[in-house]
Amino acid sequence: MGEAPAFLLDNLQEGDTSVFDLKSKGTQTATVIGSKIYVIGWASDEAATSGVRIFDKCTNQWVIPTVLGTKPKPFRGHLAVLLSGDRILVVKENSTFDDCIWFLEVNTQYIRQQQKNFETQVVAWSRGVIGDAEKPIVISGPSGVGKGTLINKLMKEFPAMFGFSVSHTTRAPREGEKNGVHYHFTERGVMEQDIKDGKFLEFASVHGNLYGTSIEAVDVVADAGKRCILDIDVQGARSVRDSCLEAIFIFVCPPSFEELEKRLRARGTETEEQIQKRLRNAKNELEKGRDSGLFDHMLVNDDFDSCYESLKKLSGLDGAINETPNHSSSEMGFVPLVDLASKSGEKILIKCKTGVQEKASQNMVVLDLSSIKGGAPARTRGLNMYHAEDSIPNGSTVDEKQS
Ligand SMILES: Nc1nc2c(ncn2[C@@H]2O[C@H](COP(=O)(O)OP(=O)(O)O)[C@@H](O)[C@H]2O)c(=O)[nH]1
Ligand SMILES: Nc1ncnc2c1ncn2[C@@H]1O[C@H](COP(=O)(O)OP(=O)(O)O)[C@@H](O)[C@H]1O
Repeated sequence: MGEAPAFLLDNLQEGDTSVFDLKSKGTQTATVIGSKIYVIGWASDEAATSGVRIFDKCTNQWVIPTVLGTKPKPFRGHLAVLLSGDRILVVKENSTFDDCIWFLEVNTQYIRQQQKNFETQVVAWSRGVIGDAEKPIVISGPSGVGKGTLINKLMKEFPAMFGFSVSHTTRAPREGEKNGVHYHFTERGVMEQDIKDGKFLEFASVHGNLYGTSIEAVDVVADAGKRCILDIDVQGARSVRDSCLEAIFIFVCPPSFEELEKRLRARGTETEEQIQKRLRNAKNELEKGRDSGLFDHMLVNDDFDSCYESLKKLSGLDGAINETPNHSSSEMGFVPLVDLASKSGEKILIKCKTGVQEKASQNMVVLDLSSIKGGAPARTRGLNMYHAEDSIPNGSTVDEKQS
């Protein structure tokens, strides 16, 4: 790859973002952070590339970074705005409303952690989501305690409200288990490679098999406007606690060890050897579950119906139940052709170059980043976006309103 175009080096200062055309089609942006220039975008013949490269002004070299997170499809034109030195906001031109906001993280805590694992420079994409989804629910407990039965009942009773995070596992399917529904049944080599590539939120070796929650598994549930339920072991729960995913943690205990053994045997899905292994692990899990301080709530699954009622209460389903999905996207539904009008603190005023409305202010949109949470490798949530005229009088700017 050649040297950076001279104007990049000569003209761009720390924090600058500029737009340029490297080839006749395909606009790219260059954002300067310290001694590095982050170039985002695809030229017309570069669709197969990741769309991110970095020019290091110290070494005068281009670096192709390792790109983590769910990547956007190659896009033409966009707006890039540097946010507090650790991520670049990208607003895609001519995009659908729910796909127009992206963040390229370049120096967040997640990136710094990943930098230790990879030998190249790391960046990560995170799609911006308008609004908040309710916190996911993590359910753990020993094998045979009744987690699956409780979750199935909840999902059956409230199908529009809850969605199951379908884990990956290297264990063989049981009779009646469907690939992609109960688990993504995966070869160990494939799963290990996906873990290396940063596709998993957490993973653990449980009863001799590998289990893991992919970032995608959680995101598809939240994108459908549903609350995500994860059935994972105690090690996985610990990893989720340490991740950027804010969740509620529930541990399910059996009324006694004997009853647990009885249920495991009565289920009839494991060999004697596997039952013994699960019972040995159960002792350890019960100790960790009770004493680690990891879990927000403990449920004893003695009488099934009363345990299920308690689970519903913990999930906010006591009293009047409104069985509607909590869709997070707004009703704006426009397709912006964007231009930056101004940036003020955590509010960004975006000018839509074309619009159906007559008044100029109706083509101005405010993107409010003051409540964002989450981030790469998953989605960035809590964005707020509204027509500027909904909040400011005609003719004034975001800056004026704030002062
Ligand atoms: N860490 C982690 N544990 C998982 C995941 N999926 C399932 N598990 C746990 O793996 C254990 C074994 O699951 P499974 O083989 O389905 O057996 P069962 O729990 O007896 O029905 C259970 O404790 C699950 O909670 C995952 O994605 N990550
Ligand atoms: N409260 C309960 N009382 C008696 N049996 C139960 C109860 N809860 C679940 N079971 C039964 O115990 C077995 C194990 O439950 P399951 O949901 O598969 O456990 P897990 O997913 O935690 O491994 C199943 O056969 C289920 O029908």
